[in-house]
Amino acid sequence: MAQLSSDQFAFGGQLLSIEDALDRVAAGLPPVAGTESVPLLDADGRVLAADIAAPVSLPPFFNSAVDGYAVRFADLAASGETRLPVSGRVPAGAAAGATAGGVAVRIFTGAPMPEGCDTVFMQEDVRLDGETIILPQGLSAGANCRPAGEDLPRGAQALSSGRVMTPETIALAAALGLTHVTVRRRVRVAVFSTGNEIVSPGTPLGPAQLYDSNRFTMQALLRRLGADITDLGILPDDRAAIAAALSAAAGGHDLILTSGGVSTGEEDHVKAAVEAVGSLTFWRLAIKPGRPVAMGVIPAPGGAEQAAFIGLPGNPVAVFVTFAHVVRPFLTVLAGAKPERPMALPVRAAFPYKKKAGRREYVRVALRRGADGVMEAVKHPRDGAGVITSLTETDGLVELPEPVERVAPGETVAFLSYALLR
Ligand SMILES: Nc1nc2c(c(=O)[nH]1)N[C@H]1C(S)=C(S)[C@@H](COP(=O)(O)OP(=O)(O)OC[C@H]3O[C@@H](n4cnc5c(N)ncnc54)[C@H](O)[C@@H]3O)O[C@H]1N2
Ligand code: MOO
Repeated sequence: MAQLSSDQFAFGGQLLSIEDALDRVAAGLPPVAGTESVPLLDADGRVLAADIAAPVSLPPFFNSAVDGYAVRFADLAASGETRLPVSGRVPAGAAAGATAGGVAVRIFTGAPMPEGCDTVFMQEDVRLDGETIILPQGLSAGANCRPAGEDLPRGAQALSSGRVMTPETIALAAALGLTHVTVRRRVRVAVFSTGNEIVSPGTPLGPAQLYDSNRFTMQALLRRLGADITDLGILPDDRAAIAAALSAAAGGHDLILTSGGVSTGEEDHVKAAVEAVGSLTFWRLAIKPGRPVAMGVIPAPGGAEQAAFIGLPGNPVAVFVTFAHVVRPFLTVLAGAKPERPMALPVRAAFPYKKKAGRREYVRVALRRGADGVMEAVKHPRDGAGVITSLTETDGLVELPEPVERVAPGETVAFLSYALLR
């Protein structure tokens, strides 16, 4: 399980910047240790546990990139057209043969280059005159063919440990002939919602109750990150019950993730519960929405294992935003991958905005093309941290750095698509 020290998060009562929080996490958090070999298709989203060197060259042999005629460049006239007799035909998958030069060989895309040939004319660019081909001038040596190993030579590093497998990296591994790759085991995450007012979808809704959306948000996001999830349901606003459940969940999990109950009210018991059974090390981040985010370490009964703890605030939009900016990078490190900041794109703000300096704010926006064709961001009309439709009706978040106090329409702002955050 995660070997976190409580000092790792130690911080006074001030707001902690997201970068400082993540630096602390990245500095002291060892990735999960176990590895397994998985079939290539099952590797999507998993983290490579070892470097992969190319066992074969890619492409494995010198071949034509087009359907056409293979020639020896030295046979081409220095100026004007060249006439060569056509001799031989090499379809893909056939043996290449060799020429002594002075001929053009009919060849097809992916077919091996005949020994002695080094250049290919596309069939659209030539004229046939009986058994003779007329080649235009101007093609450069080596045109339209692919040398062995031009993509990756045998023995070169193809993928490095820590790389998250994707359809692109799966394509590369398959092209190298691999059937399996070695990946780190999945991060085991226990998920709770908290709150006396929260009930699971599928149960009747009583007065003053609402359906649990956060446990679904968290799990849907965790699934995309390849976590092994245990859904532990909803905990009441009761310190002893929360403490007991957290302690029990610490065995067999790397991370315990909760929502709700981390704010300052006397009905917010998560913080105290963590302190009762483990250590709570920082809990206020300079981020909006989502300032109350608790982190800590919870030992399992017996003390041999421990789990990291992250308590997200209860408001559904805060859950989404803090997951993206805190849980996601944390899980990335725990899973053995390199944390990467999602790349924000510049867009034009189509809204005015005021904020307090000192916190990083994320504004929910929809994108549209302005009259001049430039992409612009339109702020959702409702910005309450509980308004879930403000997420479903927008495309992403505009990130306003800590020092910013106002945004005027027309200014360039940093846009983070939801696609990058989940
Ligand atoms: N006096 C203060 N009050 C609040 C502060 C503050 O600093 N001082 N912070 C506000 C902010 S910001 C947020 S965010 C919330 C976070 O508080 P908690 O983490 O303690 O969250 P709860 O009070 O439990 O719930 C907040 C809100 O979210 C709803 N909720 C909770 N869980 C779920 C769930 N699983 N699915 C759907 N909705 C959920 C809950 O009913 C509340 O409406 O505190 C502010 N208050
Ligand atoms: O975390 Mo609260 O949602 O900032 O509004």
